[in-house]
Amino acid sequence: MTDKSKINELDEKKIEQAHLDDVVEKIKKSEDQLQEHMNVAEEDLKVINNAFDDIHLGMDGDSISMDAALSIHQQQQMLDERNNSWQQSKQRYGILKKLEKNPFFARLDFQEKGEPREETVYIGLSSFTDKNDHFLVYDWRAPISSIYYDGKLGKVTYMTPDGEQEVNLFLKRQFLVEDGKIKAYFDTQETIGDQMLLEVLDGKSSTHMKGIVKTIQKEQNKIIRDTTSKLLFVQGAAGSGKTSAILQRIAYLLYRYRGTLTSSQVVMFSPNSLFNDYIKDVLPEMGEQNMVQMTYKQFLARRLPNLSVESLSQQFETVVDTANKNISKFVSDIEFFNILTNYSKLLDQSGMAFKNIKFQGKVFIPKEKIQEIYYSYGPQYNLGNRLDATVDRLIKMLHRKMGAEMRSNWVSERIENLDKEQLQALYNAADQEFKNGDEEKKFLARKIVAVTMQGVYKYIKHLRFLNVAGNYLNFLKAVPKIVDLEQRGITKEQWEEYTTNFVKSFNSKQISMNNLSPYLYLYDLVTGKHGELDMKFVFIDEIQDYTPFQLAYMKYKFPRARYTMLGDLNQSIFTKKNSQTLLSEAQSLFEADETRVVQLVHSYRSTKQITDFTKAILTNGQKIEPFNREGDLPNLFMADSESESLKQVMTQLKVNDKRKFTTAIIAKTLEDADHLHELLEEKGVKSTLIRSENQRLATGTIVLPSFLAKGLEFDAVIMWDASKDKFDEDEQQLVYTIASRAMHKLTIASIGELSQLLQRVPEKFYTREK
Ligand SMILES: Nc1ncnc2c1ncn2[C@@H]1O[C@H](COP(=O)(O)OP(=O)(O)OP(=O)(O)O)[C@@H](O)[C@H]1O
Repeated sequence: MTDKSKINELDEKKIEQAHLDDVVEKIKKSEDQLQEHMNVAEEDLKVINNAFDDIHLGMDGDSISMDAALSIHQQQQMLDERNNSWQQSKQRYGILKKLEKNPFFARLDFQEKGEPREETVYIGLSSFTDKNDHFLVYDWRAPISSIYYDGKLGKVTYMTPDGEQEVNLFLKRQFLVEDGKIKAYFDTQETIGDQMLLEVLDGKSSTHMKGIVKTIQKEQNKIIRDTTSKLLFVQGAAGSGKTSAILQRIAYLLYRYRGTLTSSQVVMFSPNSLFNDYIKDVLPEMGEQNMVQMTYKQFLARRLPNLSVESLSQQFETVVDTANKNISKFVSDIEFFNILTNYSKLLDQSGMAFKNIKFQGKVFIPKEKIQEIYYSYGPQYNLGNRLDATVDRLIKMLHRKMGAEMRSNWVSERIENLDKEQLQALYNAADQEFKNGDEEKKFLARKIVAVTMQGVYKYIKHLRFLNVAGNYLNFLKAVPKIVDLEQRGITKEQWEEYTTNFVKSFNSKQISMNNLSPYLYLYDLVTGKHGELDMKFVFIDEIQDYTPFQLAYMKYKFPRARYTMLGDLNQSIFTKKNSQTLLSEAQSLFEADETRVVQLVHSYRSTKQITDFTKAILTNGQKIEPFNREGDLPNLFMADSESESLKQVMTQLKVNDKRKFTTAIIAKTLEDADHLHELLEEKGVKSTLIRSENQRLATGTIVLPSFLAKGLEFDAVIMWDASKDKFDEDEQQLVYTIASRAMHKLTIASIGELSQLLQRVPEKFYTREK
């Protein structure tokens, strides 16, 4: 750089800083105004609340006058209005506080086609206008901001709600701002320059994920701003920013459809609750509310409070033999979904299973009678309204029964034995009057019968007389008659065993993941339950761990939503899929012209050395390109015994601590993690063991099992016990998932011979230490 250009740059920086200071000052003014506004609203709220109390005090006893009722209604409306306005101001205030520290991170100079003058815009976390509605900062999600992420210099286009717009872009500048001070700026030619990205990626990991607004990459921008696809399928290498991109996408959608889309109409399915906790700050930091977040299991299991569903660890540690594998494959395919859908149609004619309705321990309406009623409705009825009509009939029968019961002996006896207190409890009012004794007796009899029959009433209304498990079992038994199981590698006996196992676990109040979705799907079909029509966007992260059946079921549950599915086919640790089948199966649920597939191949999380290493683990993987960030070669510790290996791990922990790296030691199973944690404790080394997804990530060294490491990242990772035969040949993807969690340092610890899955990594990609 010549002296002259250096001086120019210094001047330029001063000018930009002066501009930034000016913007900050205006933001602060705006904050003051908002604060005043909030104070007034708070005062108003107090006044209205006091008035409320006065009205309540003015009411005599139970009665309430028309005037008072009206007044309460008006007060309530005012209260809601004020509250809303206060909430909005508070939210905006929060955003301004963030803008004040870092008002913008980019600048664009351009000329719109057909416009006489050049324009300069600044881009930040949120829009900010001055008194004259002049934009001082543009929201990163505004249409024009798109060219910051997308375009090169020169002629570029961007999408606006009215169509494509062309501009001539002269300057693209990025700022590194800290606490209101411009630390550096870069003028870039291409999309977001490497320099800025390098600065960001060199940073340390944390227990909570960070947003990436300043450095969104062109490919990621495509995902974020897609508004046309019904299915947006993103295949991305480990660390390519899939999760980051979807969180930005949610923020974008909430901005783009402000007023018609709320955060409760967006749901995200994530791999485990630990991960939910990890990402929970990203949206609020962008000034948006979090979407609905859950795991697929939570989504279903909440409907079966009395059954316990197989845990992640059980699911992960189940040994799968060939028979199990074939059955698992069969029951998780779309074909099985279709078989079940067709089977439900047969139930329209016959075969629906019911349970007896009992009263005081005796059968009151037998299941055969219910079945007769159910099938007495003609073919114009479908399963759902057939059931509704049956409920109506059963309730009528219940009413008739009530009439009969009122005259029965046990009721008369109960009335005679009522003491004063019990009587009072049954009357509507303390001084209730009756024409004569007969009327009083009738009244009491009705009350007593109603109370005792309450349970039966609920039983009917809540459809408990439907034998859901019986119906599902009948279905399982019918399967061999519907399809040729032999052709699918399943013998008659194996299927029978699968069926009996369902019954066995059901009787001990358990259900496997394989049975859970079909079980609930059948329930939905039989009860005619529609999906959640109001849900507009569904995001599914780590899609490779879902079965096609589960995807088809989700589509049924959220029929009107647009779907974004993200995953890495290299990381299928539960389904162990190794091909594109899932993608094609997911696509088969949507029209081809509504589907878009995006590939993210650059891995941003790890250094080039770590990515080269992890890439070599996969023999037949998806494309991965390392980002050019340099670091140490991964190191491999070979030990002859567990105690030696432990010592090596402790040495590495010391080195990592010195470099201020947070280390995660990842073991294959929960048992391994538990054991290692104990060993460390015995040696006086502090670490936190994460055993369940319901825990939170802690700072400092953590020890966790591989199936909980999904989606997370750490400065340093030590892979514990990567010894021979620890991992099977089909667990390549698991080993890859573990190793690819490391950002800056990867260490492999092996006892005895090294895992055959790692032996294939060329020696130039790591250093070996005894
Ligand atoms: N455009 C970007 N700018 C800055 N950082 C980025 C960008 N994209 C990704 N990153 C960083 O890369 C890391 C990995 O991102 P993320 O977790 O979103 O990837 P992923 O594809 O979901 O990974 P995995 O499938 O392995 O869980 C994160 O630290 C994220 O902040």
